[in-house]
Order: sequence, then structure tokens, then C-alpha cells
Amino acid sequence: MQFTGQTEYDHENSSLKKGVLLCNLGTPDAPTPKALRTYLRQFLSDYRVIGIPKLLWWVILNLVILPFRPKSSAKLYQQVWTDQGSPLLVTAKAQQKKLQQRFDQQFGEGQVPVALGMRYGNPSIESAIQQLTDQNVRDIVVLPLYPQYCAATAGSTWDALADTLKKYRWVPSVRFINGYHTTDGYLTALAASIQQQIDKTGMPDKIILSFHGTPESYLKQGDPYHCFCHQTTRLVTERLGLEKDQVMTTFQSRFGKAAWLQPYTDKTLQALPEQGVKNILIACPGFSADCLETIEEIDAEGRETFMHAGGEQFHYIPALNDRDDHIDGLYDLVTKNFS
Ligand SMILES: C=CC1=C(C)c2cc3[nH]c(cc4nc(cc5[nH]c(cc1n2)c(C)c5CCC(=O)O)C(CCC(=O)O)=C4C)c(C)c3C=C
Ligand SMILES: [Fe+2]
Ligand SMILES: [Fe+2]
Repeated sequence: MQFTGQTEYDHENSSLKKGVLLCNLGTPDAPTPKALRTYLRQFLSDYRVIGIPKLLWWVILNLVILPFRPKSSAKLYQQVWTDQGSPLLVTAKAQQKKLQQRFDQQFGEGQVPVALGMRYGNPSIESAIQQLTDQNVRDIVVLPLYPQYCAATAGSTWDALADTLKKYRWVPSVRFINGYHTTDGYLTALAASIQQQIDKTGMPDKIILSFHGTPESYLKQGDPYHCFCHQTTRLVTERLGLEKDQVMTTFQSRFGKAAWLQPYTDKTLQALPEQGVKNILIACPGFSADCLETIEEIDAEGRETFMHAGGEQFHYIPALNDRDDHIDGLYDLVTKNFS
């Protein structure tokens, strides 16, 4: 095997830099069945995401999922697609740009490059590492933008990073941030985003914090994600000075027939109005950027479910996206991890 390396390196005068790699899940290149097939094939072939025996899963993926899902998913993506592209990627680029500006202000222009790499699709983690090492970065802080660690997300990002770096002759120093849900920067920004909504539309009957689900079996096998979601709810509830019963944790985006983490967001939204809960705020603190799962599944579908079930007020609180306090939190997190 041929390793990746630079041959024109100047041993005396080149300055070795620190750099930042922001990662997120990734998104299809276009809202079309063809692009969805490529994206879903890569995503759903990841054993960290679907942990069932590989041969069995290959059959299900190729004969049951890929012939149908790309078409139905493409329709959903068409509803959220913008002129600039998929919301997840548009926001990830805005986060990268703002964070780069913060580093430029503090350390001088281009002294700490910030790159963006997606776990699935484009821009890839491999291309982002190449961009950094081309700029002489030899010390990288890797920040997967998932506040609550989960093997299917941060764990999988680690795998992609390792797959890339094992091809390098000169492997950089790496600091991998596997989660950040207890950090002050994250909790401050999350609490502020909720408080701003309360100030605008009043105290609701209930605040729902909806996290992406995983199969229940992952929890039983030792994944801490479920616990970290509940911990997030507890910490943000304390910061807002609210009582426990004013805030509820739910799990969304179920996939397939097996049991996933509960309570399910969609079933909860359907049931709440009958229990007298007619005015809600809902946020998705596990998503650092708005995407299909928040814009379509929660703000559109979830809203419709709740209002049809007799709900009166439904306010979706956007993800932290490129809010200044979010970028401040990410900047603190990265710099605290500089060696
Ligand atoms: C099938 C298993 C899946 C697991 C486990 C899973 C975990 C998981 N995912 C996110 C974040 C996102 N998921 C997104 C989309 C998405 N997720 C799955 C499946 C699993 N996710 C699928 C098949 C899809 C694609 C859409 C669809 O066809 O339904 C996204 C949005 C991407 C976008 O382009 O907008 C995000 C973000 C987390 C945080 C997580 C575990 C904690
Ligand atoms: Fe997902
Ligand atoms: Fe979904």
C-alpha cells in the first residue's frame, strides 16, 4: 500500500500548525432518488449504525430498503432543500465559517485552519484531513457535532478518522472530542435558546426535548447515549430554573420494526392534547444543526400531529445552528482541548 505524504517538506522553516476538524453526519448531494441511494447505501452499511449480522443486513438493505426508501426519502428532502442545498450542509458551512473567523481573530488569519468533514457523503472526512495537512496542520482537534456521545454517530466518526489516518505516513496528533453535553458553552446556548422562546410566546404547558432515537438494544449493550440525553434534560431544566415535570424527554426518527428508545416523540405529540397539554415548546438538543429530522419530522410532521390531536400552540425552537453563543461554546471547547 502507498501511504499519503508530502515530499517537499522544509525541515527548517515550515511552521507546524494546529487545526480543527468539524464533523457532522452528512447529507445527500441532491434531493433525488439516485443521490439518496448513494447516501443511504453508505450510511446504512455502517455497522455502528445498523448492528445486525452483516450478511443478513446486506440482503435486507439491498432487497428491502434500497429499492424503496430512496424514493420516499427524496420526497421528504425536496420539502426542506434550499437554494444553497441541504440545510444540514448549509448550516455546517456557516458554523465552519464563523468558527474560522473566531480563530482568525484570536490567532491570526489562517493560523488555525478549520475544516469540515462529513461522515457520509461530501465533503468527506478524508478530504478535510487532506486540506488540513496540506496547510501543515500536524495537531488536530476533531469535534463531531453531536453533543451526546453515541456509538452510531461519534463512534462512527472515529472509525472514519482512523480509516483515513491509517493511510498517512506522517500521522498528526489528534484530540478527539467524543461529546460535550455537560459543557458550559453548550448548556448556556441551549438554555438561552429555550428562554428566548419562553420570553416570546410565554410559558408553555410542557417543554419537549426530542432527541434522535436509537434501537433500545444499543442501550442494553452499553451505549451511554440514552443516559446522556436524560442528563442533558436535567441540566438544562436546572439552568432554566424549571421543575422536573415541566420538561419531558422523547425520542424521534424511529427506523424499522424493532423497539427504539422511548417515549416516542410522534406518539407523545399525538397523546398530549388529550391529557390537557395543548401548548408546547419543542426543541431537539441532540442536533447541532437543523436538518431533515428537525425541519420536516418535527416542525412540519410533528406540528401537524399535535394540532390535529387537539393541540393549540406548537412552537419549534431551532437548533443552535450558527448562533453566536453556540459558536462561542464550540470555540471554548476546542481551545480547551489544544495541547
Ligand atoms: C437506521 C438507523 C439509524 C440510527 C441508529 C441513527 C442514529 C442517529 N442519527 C442521528 C442524526 C441524524 N440522522 C439523520 C438522518 C437519518 N438517520 C437515519 C437512520 C439512523 N440514524 C436515516 C435512514 C436517515 C436519513 C433520512 C431518512 O431516510 O429517513 C440526520 C439528517 C441528515 C440530513 O441530511 O438532514 C441526522 C442529523 C443521530 C444524532 C443518531 C443517534 C444518536
Ligand atoms: Fe439518524
Ligand atoms: Fe426522520
